[in-house]
Parts: sequence; C-alpha cells; structure tokens
Amino acid sequence: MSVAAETESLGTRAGVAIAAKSVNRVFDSPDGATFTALNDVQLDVKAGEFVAVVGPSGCGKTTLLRIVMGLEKASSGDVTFDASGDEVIRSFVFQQSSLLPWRTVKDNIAFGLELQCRRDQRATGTLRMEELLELTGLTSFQDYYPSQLSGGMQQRVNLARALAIDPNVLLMDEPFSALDAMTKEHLQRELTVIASHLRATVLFVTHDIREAVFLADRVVVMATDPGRIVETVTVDAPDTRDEEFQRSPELASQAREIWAMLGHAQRSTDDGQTS
Ligand SMILES: Nc1ncnc2c1ncn2[C@@H]1O[C@H](COP(=O)(O)OP(=O)(O)OP(=O)(O)O)[C@@H](O)[C@H]1O
Repeated sequence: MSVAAETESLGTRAGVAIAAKSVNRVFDSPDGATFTALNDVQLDVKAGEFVAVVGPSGCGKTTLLRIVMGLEKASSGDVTFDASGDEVIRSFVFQQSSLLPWRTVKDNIAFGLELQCRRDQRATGTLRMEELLELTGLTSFQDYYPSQLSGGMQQRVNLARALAIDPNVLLMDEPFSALDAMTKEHLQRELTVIASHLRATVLFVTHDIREAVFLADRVVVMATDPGRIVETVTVDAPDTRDEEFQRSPELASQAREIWAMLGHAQRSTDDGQTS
C-alpha cells in the first residue's frame, strides 16, 4: 500500500503530551491479598512522539494503557494531557479484531465516526471516509464483510476505525501480534507512515522488541512484580523506517540491548524474591 502521496489532503492535528505521574494500580487477588500491577509509574510522552512499551507478561503494560485511555482508574497518581488548548481525543486499537460481523468494512469504519458524532455532535471527522480507506489500503475492500478479510486486513479496518474519530492520542495494545511475520512487517511500515503523517501521539504495547525498535522514538522497558518502568531507551533510527532498517544490524543491536535490560531486570526481581 502506498500512502504517502494520497494523504496530503488529510487533516493533521497537533499531538498531545501525556504525563503519567506516580501511577500505582493495586488489584485484589483471588486469595484476598493485594497485587501491585503498577508501581510508581512516571512517564512523559511528548506531543507527536511514538512510544513503545515492552516487558514480560503481567508487568502491567495493558493496565497502563487502559489507565491512559480512561478505561481503568489508577489507585493513586494520575495521567494528564496537554493538547495546547485542543480537545484530547483518545482512540484504542486492541490485539483482537473487534469488528461488527454484520457490517461491511466501510460501515465498520463509519461506526467509529457515529459513536463520536453521538458523543459531541462533531459534524464530520477531518479524516473523510475515502481518505481513510485509501490511507489504510482498504479502498477495494470497502464492501467486504469482516469474515471475507484476512487477519491483516481486519487489523487495517480496526486501525481505520480508530482513526475515524480523528484522535490525537492513539493507544495500541499488541495490534499486530496475531499476524504472520510478513503481514506484520508490512503493517509496521505502513503504521510509521500513518503515524508520522497524522502527527498523533502514540503509545504502543508489544511483546516484540524488534517491532518496538522499528516503530518507536522511545522504548519504555518494564519489569514485573511489581510492574514498573526500569529503563527508557531512545531509538536511533533513520528518517524513513523502511524494509532496510527493519533488517538492519543497527535495529538488531538495539533490540539486543533491550533484551539484555529485560533479562537484567528479571534477575534483579528474582534475586529480590529469593533473598
Ligand atoms: N481486573 C483485574 N483484577 C485483578 N488483577 C488484574 C486485573 N487486571 C490485570 N490484573 C493483573 O495485573 C497484572 C498486569 O496485567 P496486564 O494485563 O496489565 O499485564 P501485561 O503486561 O499487559 O501482560 P501481557 O503481556 O500478558 O498481556 C497481571 O498480573 C494481571 O493478572
């Protein structure tokens, strides 16, 4: 899919800065004890920045994203947004496709817009339907039903639906994890083009370290028990994140460094538990 040329007419929005301050989230465990899913999380995301969050299973990545989205409350601490006077519009893309099976591609994308219009009577999003279809490579599939699409296509529709409400904060929770390697790499490249064009502020959760390095300006490394941020790494990437960068030794070596940080954090946690 070629998106660069066709997106010139799309509206671009100023990004939003996100500030998570001393965020804690404690859950009740089934055994009656409490469990600290997030411990004193401090995170500043600059306007228009693409930040990836990596870490072992259960370290609180999704919980953090849900708190930023407003789907979950922090036990203490808070998340604030600075949109330079503009309205903050958050949109969420999940791992699993959440399309309505009885609606066509076009009508699924329109659904995102309908919800937004009902909420605040916005007349139309600045991202018009044709442009959204073009941007996500779905123009010739607009009348298909979800069951007639591949997994990769379904995730494009999810993304298009999330973009339909013209978000300035895009929150993505392992959106490509269920896809085959080739489709995944293709969508990763498309996402970098879309994100930089829209200048949205993106928080992207993934298990895939290479994916994080490929996509993000910064990678936040988390550890578990309690869920916490242990490192933040600024990615050294070329202006254009293309296939060459995806396969480059530079990307591989940055991914290896992050793997090492994860291993080190896990060993520290294990030592703390056994000492
Ligand atoms: N509603 C809840 N009630 C109790 N515990 C919860 C709840 N939601 C999450 N947890 C716990 O909080 C911890 C963090 O969960 P979360 O889903 O945020 O982790 P994650 O890093 O996204 O994991 P994964 O990579 O496996 O998706 C886990 O131990 C989970 O069991």
